[in-house]
Amino acid sequence: MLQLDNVSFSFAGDEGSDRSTTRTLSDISLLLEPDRVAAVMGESGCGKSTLLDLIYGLQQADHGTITWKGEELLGADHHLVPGHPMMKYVPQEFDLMPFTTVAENVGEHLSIQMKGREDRIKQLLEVVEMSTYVDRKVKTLSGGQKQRVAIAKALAEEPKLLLLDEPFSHVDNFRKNMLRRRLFAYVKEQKISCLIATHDKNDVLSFSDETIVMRQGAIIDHRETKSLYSKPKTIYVASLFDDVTVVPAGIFGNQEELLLYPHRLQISNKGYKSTVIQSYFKGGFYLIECQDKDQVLWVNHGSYLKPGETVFLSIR
Ligand SMILES: Nc1ncnc2c1ncn2[C@@H]1O[C@H](COP(=O)(O)OP(=O)(O)OP(=O)(O)O)[C@@H](O)[C@H]1O
Repeated sequence: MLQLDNVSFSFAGDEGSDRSTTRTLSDISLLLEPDRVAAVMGESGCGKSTLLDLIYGLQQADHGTITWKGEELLGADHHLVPGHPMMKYVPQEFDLMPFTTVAENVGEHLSIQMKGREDRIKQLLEVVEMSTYVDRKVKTLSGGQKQRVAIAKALAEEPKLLLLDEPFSHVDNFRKNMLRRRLFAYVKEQKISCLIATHDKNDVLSFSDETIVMRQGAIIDHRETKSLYSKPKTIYVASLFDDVTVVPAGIFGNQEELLLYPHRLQISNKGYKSTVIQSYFKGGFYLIECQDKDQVLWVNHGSYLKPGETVFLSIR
């Protein structure tokens, strides 16, 4: 179990010695139960990577404690080499040895005498779909391929806690879905706890048991993913997943303000009258932007609608 208690952190000011007055992370407390996958979401600059850096020991907290199964994980002031044997981190700028092969990178920390070493490397390269590149020098790989090697390398030593920072940001869409399915299946099978900083709702909705939302260095919500997605408390949280219509009380006979994703509204023969502003092709449907005075509404619809057209909206 990973536990953070009242952790705060500020980067040192430009002058060097004094800590800046603005906190990068303030009063972070969280609990991650064993074998759980938790996503950390939030706008750019809210502190997601810094949080992972702190947990891994790349930075030193100003206040608070970080523990794993009750044992304190000490920060950067206490060791030269960050990390802990049970924990692996794949940061955004992953660290590989460019002039050695994919297999050598994945097996870098595995003992040469280890029984089944080759099989282990092979198995991990299958998880990240890099088996055919086993003997390729890392410097000849694309960014997405390197990212997959970095993930395999992190898994090699059987971590109990895996920290991933935007793990699929360099991977093309074609592979991303398969890679996500394989990686999270492996993580669950091996009972690895996982904390993943991401902007991508696809990492969150299908694969994260729980979601932590950060804003300006603080955690503003932390719940089971399904609950957080379907009952967002603020427009900030809802907007991390999709376009969102803020529906004031009364518009659809609702007693209080509602936050609705586009799939919750429909175009019908009667309802709230508004005008089409724009239709955006989304593949299997169109996202229609509608407006009535100051009220903007987002609705999914099966076909293109012309700007200026009058439509009536109701809740599905
Ligand atoms: N080395 C540093 N020195 C000073 N400030 C930093 C440093 N690294 C990050 N910051 C600042 O700390 C804040 C948090 O940065 P962080 O990288 O943790 O955000 P993030 O949520 O991971 O962003 P993104 O989603 O864009 O990766 C930002 O305001 C950033 O500018």
